[in-house]
Amino acid sequence: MRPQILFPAKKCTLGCPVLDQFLAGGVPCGSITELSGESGSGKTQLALQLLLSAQLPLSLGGLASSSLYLHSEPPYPFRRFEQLSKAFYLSYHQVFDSVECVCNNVLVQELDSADHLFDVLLKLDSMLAEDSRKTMPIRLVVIDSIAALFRSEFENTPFDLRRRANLFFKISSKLKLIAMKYGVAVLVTNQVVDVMRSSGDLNALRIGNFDSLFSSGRRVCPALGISWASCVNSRLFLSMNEEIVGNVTDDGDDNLLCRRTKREMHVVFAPHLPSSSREYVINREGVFGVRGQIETSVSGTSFKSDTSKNPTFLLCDKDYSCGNM
Ligand SMILES: Nc1ncnc2c1ncn2[C@@H]1O[C@H](COP(=O)(O)OP(=O)(O)OP(=O)(O)O)[C@@H](O)[C@H]1O
Repeated sequence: MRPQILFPAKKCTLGCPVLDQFLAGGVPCGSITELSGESGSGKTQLALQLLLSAQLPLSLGGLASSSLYLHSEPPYPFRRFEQLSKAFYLSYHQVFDSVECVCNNVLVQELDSADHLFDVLLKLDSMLAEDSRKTMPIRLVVIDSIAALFRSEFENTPFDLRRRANLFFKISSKLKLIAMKYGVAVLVTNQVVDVMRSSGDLNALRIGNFDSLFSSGRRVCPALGISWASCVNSRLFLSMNEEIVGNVTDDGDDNLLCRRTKREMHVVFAPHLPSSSREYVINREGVFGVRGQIETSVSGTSFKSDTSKNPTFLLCDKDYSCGNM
């Protein structure tokens, strides 16, 4: 039997070289990537940016494709999408005819329930079979957010938890099948829940690279528990933590301390990525990684690499100075 040669999966750029380098090229095709974080951490903003970036030609790190945005929390963030589309078009006006063309390549579908999502995926499967002949087939699917679909529909009883887990597996199997069959990148956003201190809290179980995840000073973990965690191939976590960056005055008054929100993306688990973290900022043009050191941890030992020394990052001429958003 011939040895099977495995090629690295094609990736979709996030529209920022710093974040792309952090994710070894972007969001991989053929698998499910989860982006979890508390409200306001930038999940939707990053998802919208990815929907636009997928349209870029392969030579610019895109998938030369249309993308599908399935959103479960109305209203659709139309104004933000419009703002990002304009900024995207300005950056790539030599590639696209107009900002309308850019917007038209993003298909949007609202979801009512988890069952509705499954129905949409069934239709998507047959649609993609025909789609492959088109010039801009769908190669990116974003679900924003998965937790919202399961939040109200299920009680905390053993029967409902089993029913919920079955639905997770049904949905994730279909998503993986679509991802592998058509080379689609799937990004699913997820919310976080607080981890209670009681010893019986299953949410406190360690999954992936970190003993604990913290955001806004709280210990949190991605929603939907261990059964959903086993349905995704990669998990990224977005944290927001306040840090003191200096004193406005020297009189020691705590209220006069200068603070900022430090946002970081962490690799919780991913078959192709080491445990690492990267700071990012959000502005009206999108989400951008901050140049500087990437902290990578291998078998408990931390290594630091300086991205500012990499010539690739000179392409990134946006202002990455940090500040309060
Ligand atoms: N134009 C902008 N300029 C600066 N910051 C912005 C801009 N648009 C959004 N943000 C920042 O992004 C954050 C909102 O991000 P986003 O809605 O993507 O978060 P989310 O994680 O999806 O939240 P939720 O779970 O509530 O949907 C805001 O807190 C704001 O700080």
